[in-house]
Amino acid sequence: MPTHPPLPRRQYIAEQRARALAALSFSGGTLGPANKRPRQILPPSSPRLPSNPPSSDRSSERAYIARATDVILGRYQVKAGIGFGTYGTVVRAEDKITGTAVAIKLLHRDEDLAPHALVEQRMYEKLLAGCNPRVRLFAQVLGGGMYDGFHCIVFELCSCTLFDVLQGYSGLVPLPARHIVEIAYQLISGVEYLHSLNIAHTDIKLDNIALRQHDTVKLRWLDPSTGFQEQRVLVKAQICILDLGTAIELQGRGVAHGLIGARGYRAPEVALGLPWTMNVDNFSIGCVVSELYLGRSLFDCEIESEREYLAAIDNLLGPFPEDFARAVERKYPGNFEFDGRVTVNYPAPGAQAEEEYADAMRRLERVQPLAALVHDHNLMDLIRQLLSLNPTNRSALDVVVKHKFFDTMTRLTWK
Ligand SMILES: Nc1ncnc2c1ncn2[C@@H]1O[C@H](COP(=O)(O)OP(=O)(O)OP(=O)(O)O)[C@@H](O)[C@H]1O
Repeated sequence: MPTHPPLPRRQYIAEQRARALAALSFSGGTLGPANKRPRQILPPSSPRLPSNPPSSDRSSERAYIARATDVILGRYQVKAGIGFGTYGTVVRAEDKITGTAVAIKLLHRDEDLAPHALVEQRMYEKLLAGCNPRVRLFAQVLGGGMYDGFHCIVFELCSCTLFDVLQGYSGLVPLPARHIVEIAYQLISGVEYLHSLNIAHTDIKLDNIALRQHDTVKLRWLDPSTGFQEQRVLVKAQICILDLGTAIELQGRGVAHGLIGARGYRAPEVALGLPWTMNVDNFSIGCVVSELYLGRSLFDCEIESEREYLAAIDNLLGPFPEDFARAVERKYPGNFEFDGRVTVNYPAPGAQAEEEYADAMRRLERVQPLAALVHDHNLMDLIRQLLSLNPTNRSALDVVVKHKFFDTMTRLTWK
């Protein structure tokens, strides 16, 4: 028996809303200073993938394991492993001809993954052919080839990812508000450039956005209770968008089908199994920007199903607009309930064994409406435009990039 029986869904939604409203009225119901934001750095025991291949992949020799003796493509001396993903292992290497450091992605030995390497290189070529300085917002592809049965792609070496920064792995202080503005602007500009070429990135998330440089300055101050404290602050927040391997060039009316992206950044129409357009990236950008502000993930990484994810989206950003929900119901009945307020039907009525849902219900209870957490009025407006639950109401990125949230920023160039 679960220690806390699951609350009926409607009851906990009502409770949550009441708690959120109480929080808002406590702070005067208005907007606090932008720099007063809650910070919650997740512990290093996060369940995300480490930079070394898991043993299951190693034993089958499916994944490349970095060895200091390896020279890839006859010129890149392997120095260290830096990343591991669904598609490949990423290593840091030194170009023996130029002496520069590079990052090399070695795709897992799997015939199905071969097209991934080609897509990544082809998409980057399209960006280059567009002759736009915004190509600098993407990690430069320097070459590619085969090494010991692994497809390799050679990239410029970027610094740590925004995931590392938020987790505290990078040794940096959490990003100051000024850097969040700059990062959001670059991210929106970069993805808008992709969209202008009819390409959807489809996998925007913290792990796929790296800092181009990691130049820092040391800050030292006296804390009366703990003595001298020291932390490093980024000098410049210049980003590099990674992983064009799952980018898709949209044809015709620009509509596509199928499951894409990572749960936690996935737009609701994708989770509902509906056709989607390139503005799925806008939703993912909205998640990234919110996470940078909150200093933590928007969604619990333990979420088990698309339906639970939709219920979490409902708690965070809901309610879903009624016209959208009714249109979905006509096509795929059973997703929504209409009882004064539109709610995601989770768990489905008549679901067996309520205790099976106890963990999920507790996870859902912890989700607070985003509007109660974001105390910067301009930022909340920007996020609302990006995270609109009805995709047809989601603002295009060429509009979002002109949002007043960016007015404080000196325009950046990427020449
Ligand atoms: N150019 C680069 N410079 C520095 N680090 C990089 C670079 N490219 C990738 N990485 C690191 O390697 C990790 C995995 O890379 P990437 O996302 O391209 O692989 P993937 O197999 O497609 O992963 P995913 O599971 O996200 O689809 C990144 O999160 C990042 O930490």
